[in-house]
Parts: sequence; C-alpha cells; structure tokens
Amino acid sequence: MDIKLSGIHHSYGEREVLRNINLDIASGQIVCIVGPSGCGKSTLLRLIGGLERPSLGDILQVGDVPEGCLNPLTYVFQDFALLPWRSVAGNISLVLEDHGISRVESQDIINNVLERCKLSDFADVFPKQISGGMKQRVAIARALAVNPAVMLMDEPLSALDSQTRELLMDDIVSLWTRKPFTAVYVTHNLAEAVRLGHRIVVLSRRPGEIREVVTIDKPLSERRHADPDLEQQQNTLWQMMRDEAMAADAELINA
Ligand SMILES: Nc1ncnc2c1ncn2[C@@H]1O[C@H](COP(=O)(O)OP(=O)(O)OP(=O)(O)O)[C@@H](O)[C@H]1O
Repeated sequence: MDIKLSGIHHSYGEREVLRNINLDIASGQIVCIVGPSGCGKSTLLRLIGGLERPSLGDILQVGDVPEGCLNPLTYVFQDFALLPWRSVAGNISLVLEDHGISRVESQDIINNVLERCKLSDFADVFPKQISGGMKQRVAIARALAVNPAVMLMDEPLSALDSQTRELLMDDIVSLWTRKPFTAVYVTHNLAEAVRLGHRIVVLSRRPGEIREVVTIDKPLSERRHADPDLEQQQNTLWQMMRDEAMAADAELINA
C-alpha cells in the first residue's frame, strides 16, 4: 500500500504548523522526515496515522494492505510503550488478541517476530529486566507482528545511548533487508536518516514545508557507520537545515 499526501495544511488555532505538503510514500521504502524542532514532524506522522485530520488536503491509501495485515498503520514510539506487567511475548500477544487468530497461529507469529528481532531467548522476561535497546526491539517486534502496511516511527531511537542506537540501526537494516517493510521515520538525527532512509524529506521550520526530498541510492545493507558517502550526504542535509534550525531554536527560547 502506498500513501499519497496532497496539499496538506494543518493549523492548531492560529498556529500554522504544516503548509502545502505533497508527498508519495511508496510501499517497501523507509521515508525519513527531518527538520528543525517544532516544525511539525510528529504532527505529520499523526496525520498520516489518522490520529488527527488535516485542516486541508488529502491523505490517500493506495493499493492493498499486505496479506495477514491486522493493523495497516502501526506506531513505534520513542518511549517503547510496553506494558510492565506483561512479559516480552505477552506484550506482543496483546496486539494479536481480538482478531480471531487461533492460539497456534498467534504463537507462530510471536515466535517469528521474536526470532527476527533477536529476542527468542527473552520471550518470558519482563520489560523492567531488559535494557532500553531491547525494549525498543520488543516494540518493533510488536509492530511487525501485525504485519502493518506502514510503520510510523516517531524518534524510535532517540531515548537510547549512541552505541545502542548504532546496534538498533543495524537491526532495522537487517530486518528490512530480510523482509522489506514500509516506514515513515521521524528523526532529529541526520546520521540515522542517512543510514535508514531511502528518501529523506527535509522540512523547513514551522510552518513546515518540504524544502527538499533527498534520495539515497546506496542499498541499505551497504550503508555502514562512518561511511564517507553517507557522511557527505549528512553534511549536505545539515547545510540545508542549519540556518532554519538556528532560527527555530531562537524562536522556541523566545516563545
Ligand atoms: N495538539 C496540539 N495542540 C496545539 N499545538 C500543538 C499540538 N501538537 C503540536 N502542536 C504544536 O505544533 C508545532 C509542531 O509540533 P510537532 O510536535 O509536530 O513538531 P516536531 O517537529 O515533531 O517537534 P520536535 O522536533 O520538537 O519533536 C509545535 O509548535 C507544537 O507546539
């Protein structure tokens, strides 16, 4: 399933947050959204996810959802959002309940996503027993369990330290390489964007407008930490954003 955004404007009262967003999100691609603080990245994700309706414009879902899809638009949040009283497997099984799936089928799905996310040995442990990086892997496994058409990822790695972030980026790449998924991935972190994005959408400061859409051709599986090509792309993105980021920063301080 592709997603087509056309002529999206969004305001909260007098505050204009997004302006004239036109964007196609193609199935099987990771599209990263970057931009200065407060430019409307999370708002855009909420609009795509249908949690809010845009003030103006259309968001179309084009084509079929994947086979076995239980929830077409599925979020992965920065704070993991795991239930502390449920085990790792229990957190995943929660999203499979009330879909008329048999216990056997449900267990197959849980085993499959645990294996894909390198969590098979941790099925019975509880969130408080595992690290932040592992928690986020559980959250990603839970999202994959419903076989979403599009994963909506809001700063999924920003609560983690830099080494854990590196490991998780490798995990996301290997998950995608093994079975491509579609994701809209909001991040502040340009290194993450160039590692994970097939396309990177650069928003201006608020009201967020699309400044540029950068395509990164290098296959995900060939992108490495400290890759000079990626560092150059990251630098180009930073040059695009620098002045706007400074202005947005000043605006927030003076608000
Ligand atoms: N529910 C809401 N009601 C009113 N204003 C809101 C609401 N949600 C967001 N805003 C405002 O909209 C603007 C964009 O917020 P949003 O969180 O989408 O930006 P962002 O780019 O994701 O920010 P950050 O990079 O800091 O996470 C901000 O000025 C914010 O205060």
